[in-house]
Amino acid sequence: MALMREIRQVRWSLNGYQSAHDTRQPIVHAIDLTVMYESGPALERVSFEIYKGERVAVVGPNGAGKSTLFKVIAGILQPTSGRIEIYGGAPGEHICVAYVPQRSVVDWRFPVTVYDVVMMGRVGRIGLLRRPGRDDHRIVRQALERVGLSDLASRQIAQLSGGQQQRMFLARALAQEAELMLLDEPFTGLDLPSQNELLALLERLQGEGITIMVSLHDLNLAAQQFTRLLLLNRTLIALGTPQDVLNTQTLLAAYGGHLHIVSEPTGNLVLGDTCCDGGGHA
Ligand SMILES: Nc1ncnc2c1ncn2[C@@H]1O[C@H](COP(=O)(O)OP(=O)(O)OP(=O)(O)O)[C@@H](O)[C@H]1O
Repeated sequence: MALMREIRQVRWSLNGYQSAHDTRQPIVHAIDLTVMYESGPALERVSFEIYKGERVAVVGPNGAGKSTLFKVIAGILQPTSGRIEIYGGAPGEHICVAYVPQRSVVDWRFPVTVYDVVMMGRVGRIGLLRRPGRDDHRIVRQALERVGLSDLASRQIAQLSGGQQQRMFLARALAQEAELMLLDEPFTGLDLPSQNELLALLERLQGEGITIMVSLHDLNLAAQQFTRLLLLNRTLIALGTPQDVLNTQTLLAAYGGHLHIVSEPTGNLVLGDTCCDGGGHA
């Protein structure tokens, strides 16, 4: 009897697991999401769906709510109303979601090594009070190898370049075994080779089935390197392919006068975001 009960239970949880990972079910489903800070609304009635394996750029002017959106998806911040479902459940319920903050909000003088930071990705699995086991060390070494940082494992984080800092955070997300990665402005301050290195790495991770959402300001980069764009300015302005999203109407709705739009003879739009002076909503 007990054995039958156990078999039924295992079968039930397997069914639960399969339906939670149904490819037709969105990995991220935002439903009427509103976030109010004391200063006012950062997000208002935002709804959208993102599917497994997508690489989505979240774009919009300063203060559009991009970081706020990532924090809600990661479960760090509770929405004022509406909700986020990750495979139909609460953030963290079915899969691990990794949030990589902007590099500017990290105290890089903190005396830790690259290895230590990547090991922090294991804390959710091993708990704060237990020591990492052999498997945890193996996973951390593999994560460092996948981002090409094995040689810098014992280096202090203060001694990394911008591109290396970003790859270290990706290694931490890999050590977390995250299936959804939210990267907040990872390209800011990177030179072109580092940008390209990071793009190649994101493409590889996407090829492995990891879903990636990246916030960024460079609309040309977003259009060239991402399959779908989510254009935000407190409300959702548009979501779709770069061709669908980047048109004069949507860009004016998001950026107002903070954007140079030049129409080339080819019909392409050349975009320049002049918003990075702390401007606000259109
Ligand atoms: N903790 C907070 N308390 C109060 N207001 C906040 C807080 N965090 C963000 N805001 C405000 O909410 C709005 C959205 O901020 P958010 O950082 O999400 O935008 P963003 O699109 O990521 O901006 P940026 O591109 O400049 O990083 C802004 O007006 C910001 O000032």
